[in-house]
Amino acid sequence: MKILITGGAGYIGSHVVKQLLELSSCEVTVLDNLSTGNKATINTLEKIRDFNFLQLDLKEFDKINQFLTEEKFDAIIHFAAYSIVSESMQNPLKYYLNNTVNTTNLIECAIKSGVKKFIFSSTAAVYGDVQENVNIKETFATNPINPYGMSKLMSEKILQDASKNFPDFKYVIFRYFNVSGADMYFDKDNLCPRIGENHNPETHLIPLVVKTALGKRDLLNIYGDDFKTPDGSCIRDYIHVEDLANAHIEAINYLEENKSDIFNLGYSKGYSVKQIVNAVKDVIKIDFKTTIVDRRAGDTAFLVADNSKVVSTMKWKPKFDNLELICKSAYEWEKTI
Ligand SMILES: NC(=O)c1ccc[n+]([C@@H]2O[C@H](COP(=O)([O-])OP(=O)(O)OC[C@H]3O[C@@H](n4cnc5c(N)ncnc54)[C@H](O)[C@@H]3O)[C@@H](O)[C@H]2O)c1
Ligand SMILES: O=c1ccn([C@@H]2O[C@H](COP(=O)(O)OP(=O)(O)O[C@H]3O[C@H](CO)[C@H](O)[C@H](O)[C@H]3O)[C@@H](O)[C@H]2O)c(=O)[nH]1
Repeated sequence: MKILITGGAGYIGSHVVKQLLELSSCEVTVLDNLSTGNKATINTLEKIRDFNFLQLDLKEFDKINQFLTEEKFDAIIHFAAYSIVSESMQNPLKYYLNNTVNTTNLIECAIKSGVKKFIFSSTAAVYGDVQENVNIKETFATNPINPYGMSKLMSEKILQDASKNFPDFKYVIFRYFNVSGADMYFDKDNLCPRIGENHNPETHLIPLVVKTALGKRDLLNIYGDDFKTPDGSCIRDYIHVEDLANAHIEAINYLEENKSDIFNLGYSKGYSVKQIVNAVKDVIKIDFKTTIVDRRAGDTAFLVADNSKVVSTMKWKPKFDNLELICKSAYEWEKTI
């Protein structure tokens, strides 16, 4: 099978590439413009086994069309996007152009070139503000409160419409909750992640907490402690990147026999920002400073998945549903960069 991974030099895409290289005999091609991804990640992955890497921007419509027509992929896993909520509030068109317009072109080229399976990275941000303390099901209303979430929801709709029109073109849409942790690679008994999260600037909570613990930052800002949650800080569902990546491998098999569908990817478990800070302190036994600052624009109080659909429908079994392991792997990775 020939698989194209867009955004495979990025955080999540690289973990899926790693698993495909290690667990399958698929011919893997990564397409990435390296805007937020890293060439060093590609170099690391090349040590596992050979694959093709093409540095290209999805906005190059003619080149994308020609490339897909020539290569005739069986499946596409589409990660390439911008994904910082606050940036999308300041520069919405940047998000609609990259996440929605470029995705629409990719879908069209995929269908024209005979791709049969398309796996799409969507987000819990499509749900918007939900009632607190209720785990979110895929059937809940979608009301994004930021352009990032809307850019992904629009892509979901476009993908669904395209597939209705071309029934041989099937999709899985995954709505990720908060992806975290790093490669669970062990050298003897030591956890030594080879790849992990490396954004510049970094905006995600867990890497920022471990950077602070390592003294790379002076203190950690907690964005608001006046939310309607037990300790006042926001609650999220943190899923280990290895488990999340593995669901994509399952999705390729799933689409052999099953129809297109949408699935949440989370653990159905929420932790507050303050609980994450304490978990990192407990795991790595280093104290550091935190300060409460104003809420961040676009943040919602509570985002926790109901993952019963993916668990009951796919052969997906999470292996790292453990906050300690998430924090430990993020910390071990952060020490290497
Ligand atoms: N990280 C999370 O917690 C999270 C949560 C929900 C959804 N997602 C989604 O998952 C996907 C991957 O997220 P990530 O955290 O790995 O992000 P990332 O920024 O690390 O990876 C995105 C990759 O896509 C590439 N890219 C972006 N625009 C491109 C373009 N026009 N052409 C070619 N390559 C392009 C970047 O260079 C990068 O390598 C994104 O679609 C994101 O919206 C992430
Ligand atoms: O320095 C920080 C960074 C984050 N936070 C808080 O930590 C929580 C998690 O924030 P992240 O930036 O790590 O993640 P988000 O929940 O904002 O967003 C992530 O998960 C979303 C879905 O839940 C989207 O998919 C999005 O793409 C992805 O970045 C939020 O309450 C945020 O306010 C802080 O308090 N301090």
